Amino acid sequence: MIKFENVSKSYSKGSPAVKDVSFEIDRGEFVFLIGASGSGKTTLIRLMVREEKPDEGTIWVAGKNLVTMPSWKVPHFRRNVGVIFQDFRLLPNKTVAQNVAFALQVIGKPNRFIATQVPQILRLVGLEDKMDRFPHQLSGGEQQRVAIARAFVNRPLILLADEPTGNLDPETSWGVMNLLERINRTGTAVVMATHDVGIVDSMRRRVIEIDDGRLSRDQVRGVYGLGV
Ligand SMILES: Nc1ncnc2c1ncn2[C@@H]1O[C@H](COP(=O)(O)OP(=O)(O)OP(=O)(O)O)[C@@H](O)[C@H]1O
Repeated sequence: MIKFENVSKSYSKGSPAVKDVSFEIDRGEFVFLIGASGSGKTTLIRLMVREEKPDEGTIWVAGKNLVTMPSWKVPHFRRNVGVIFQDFRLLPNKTVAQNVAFALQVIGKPNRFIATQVPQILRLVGLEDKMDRFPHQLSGGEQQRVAIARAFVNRPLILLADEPTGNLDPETSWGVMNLLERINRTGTAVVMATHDVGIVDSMRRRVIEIDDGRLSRDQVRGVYGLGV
């Protein structure tokens, strides 16, 4: 589903952000991406959606070689991949329902389909009674659940989450994690960059650790620290 082969990436200034990284993530896996601030987690996620191209190596995502993919094919490829961020990134002037509907409108889905899918996905994330609110009328946890609904409404093969609980308190974070787990159980691979020790240690999923751009650990049912 996702395959990195000897991938390196430098930004214009500074030392490489990602150095000779190789790993493979299968369909339906749940993977935590951990590492110190600045270790390269966000860069890996950006490489997975062709927001960046590597300087060296090969990247395969959903059966496509992202290195050789022409730019005009990138939007269509991205339909396979939902992305959520620490800061939610909802459209402030659209309601909850409109934010989710927009994700389907831009890929040309018919209105009839949108009208059935949006309430269904908002029920899944527990926000069916708040579909007419605007983002500023929601708590942080609710905003993140809208962002998840928007990322998942198209049923992507892969969901990438860059510190999705970074702005949330522990209890709200667990609500978001339960949702990501449920989405994962539908067969969608979830890759989540996080600094949250408690979440990683209690969920015991695969852990890929990045240390100064290099893959330093790839552990099945891993924990945050190595103290076991
Ligand atoms: N657009 C950019 N231009 C130049 N350097 C960048 C850019 N984005 C990231 N970097 C550098 O690349 C390295 C990796 O950054 P990245 O954001 O991938 O780390 P991270 O592990 O996601 O960090 P954090 O946990 O703080 O979000 C850092 O040294 C960072 O300064």
